[in-house]
Amino acid sequence: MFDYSTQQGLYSAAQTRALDRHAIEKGGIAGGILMARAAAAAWELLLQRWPEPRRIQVVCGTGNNGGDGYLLADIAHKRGFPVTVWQVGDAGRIAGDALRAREQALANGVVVAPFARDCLAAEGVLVDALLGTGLGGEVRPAQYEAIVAMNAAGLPLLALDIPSGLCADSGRVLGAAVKADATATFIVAKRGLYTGAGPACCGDIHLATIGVPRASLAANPAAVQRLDLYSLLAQWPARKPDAHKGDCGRVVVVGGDDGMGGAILLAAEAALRCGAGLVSAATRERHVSALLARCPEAMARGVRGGQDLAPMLAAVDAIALGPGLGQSSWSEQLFQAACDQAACDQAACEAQDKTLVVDADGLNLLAGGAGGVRFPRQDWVLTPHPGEAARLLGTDTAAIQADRFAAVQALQARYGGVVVLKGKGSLICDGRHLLLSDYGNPGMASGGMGDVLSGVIAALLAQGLAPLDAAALGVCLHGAAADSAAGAGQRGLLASDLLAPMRELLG
Ligand SMILES: NC(=O)C1=CN([C@@H]2O[C@H](COP(=O)(O)OP(=O)(O)OC[C@H]3O[C@@H](n4cnc5c(N)ncnc54)[C@H](O)[C@@H]3O)[C@@H](O)[C@H]2O)[C@@H](O)CC1
Ligand SMILES: [K+]
Repeated sequence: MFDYSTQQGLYSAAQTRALDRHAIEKGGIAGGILMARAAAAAWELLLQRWPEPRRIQVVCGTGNNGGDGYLLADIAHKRGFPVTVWQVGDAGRIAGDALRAREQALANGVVVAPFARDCLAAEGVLVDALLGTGLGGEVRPAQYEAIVAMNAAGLPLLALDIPSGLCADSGRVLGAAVKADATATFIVAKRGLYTGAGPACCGDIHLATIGVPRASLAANPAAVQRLDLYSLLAQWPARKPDAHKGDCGRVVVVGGDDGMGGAILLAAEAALRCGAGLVSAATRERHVSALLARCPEAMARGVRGGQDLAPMLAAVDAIALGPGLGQSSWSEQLFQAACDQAACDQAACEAQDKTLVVDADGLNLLAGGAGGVRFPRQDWVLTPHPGEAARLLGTDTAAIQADRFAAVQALQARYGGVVVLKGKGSLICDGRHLLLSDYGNPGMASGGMGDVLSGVIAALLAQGLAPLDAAALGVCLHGAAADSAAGAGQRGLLASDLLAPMRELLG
């Protein structure tokens, strides 16, 4: 198993509060000092990003996020920049460090005025210090209005800690959220910044740890790890010099019903390009010659049903089940044969050397109860996109996207094994680990991407990686290859464009 403890931790709002408390009570750093450091770090980022702002407008709320904003305004004012603070909500409710920050800014001559409709001037840089990790529930009308006004202003926008209106825990928009160009986040990275609507709201994310003691971090370990492809690759030993193809694993890809021959070809080619020793494709007879013409390294067989498939699965390490599988009776037979074969070979299952990767129509068949396949089971990796995840949980896509962390955990609890919830900020869960990959880009919104991912994960399993590691590395590799391929443009990116960069990344 890879060691995930070295990956960047992502935190919930409650964990962040616990960390703050620890740093203040045990670390002896006053809350006001943390606030001053947060403001200084954000100011530095603002100047790096927009070196000559003609004006700075800071929209402040009544909590400590607003306090950060007041101190940033104070720094900007001292440096001689024209600054206005627009106060949203009743200033009489401001207390503690935030109140001291406001009083300091006022005492130093910062202009502070109540936020009003159309108050924002159309110049300079806007700073969002309205709501941070203290946001609870859907934003109230006054804050909603301020968020809409900030987004409509058309100005460069820097969010402090988290774009206002974004849920720090889930990455869900709570009614309305600021769409920032950059976000300066403090102390630790919050998990909601990296999945769901988070990435679209944050712009570039900059973490300022503001000197929180290591002991505070150690006392509050993160429950989510953000994956770094290169550190995972560094943990995967190189091939031994005398390796032969039998050492590199056997993959069977199963699918390609009528009209979907390309899906099974992509899965087979991806498995080969990611290092599987031998790859067979079990598909409709009529797809065999096209598949072999494009990819002679694969062994393609026409299968009429489950009885033809079972012998192909006897001596394999990983089965990718679902690319273009369809939902016909042929599809159901193949689905059941693959699930039965993987499960009946108990010794192989226990040794974790025969694992199913279930995707696409494999997931739809599973959701529909095809073949009476029983679960939970540990010998599979399920790779749903949000729509498939909704079918598997009997809910709708909006409910999945509202809390992707909860969704992936619910899927894993119900179906077992390793679950990959695809989409921006892909999540990977085996019941013990919760991992996030934020590689990838909107160019990946095109047919065949999922088929490639199935082949990639199957290839990594076949080469001996544990299911969680194969899923984690596979998802990162797939997204990073798409980022590399999108250098030529996101629109028109093809799934097959990922094959060459994946191979380069694997080295
Ligand atoms: N020592 C600390 O605790 C530090 C806190 N920091 C900042 O403090 C923030 C957290 O501060 P707080 O806990 O005071 O919380 P926030 O300032 O994020 O939010 C609390 C405010 O939001 C309002 N609010 C809550 N839910 C709302 C809703 N649904 N609609 C409208 N308004 C709502 C509350 O009435 C309150 O005024 C962090 O995000 C960070 O920016 C930083 O200064 C670093 C140090
Ligand atoms: K904010």
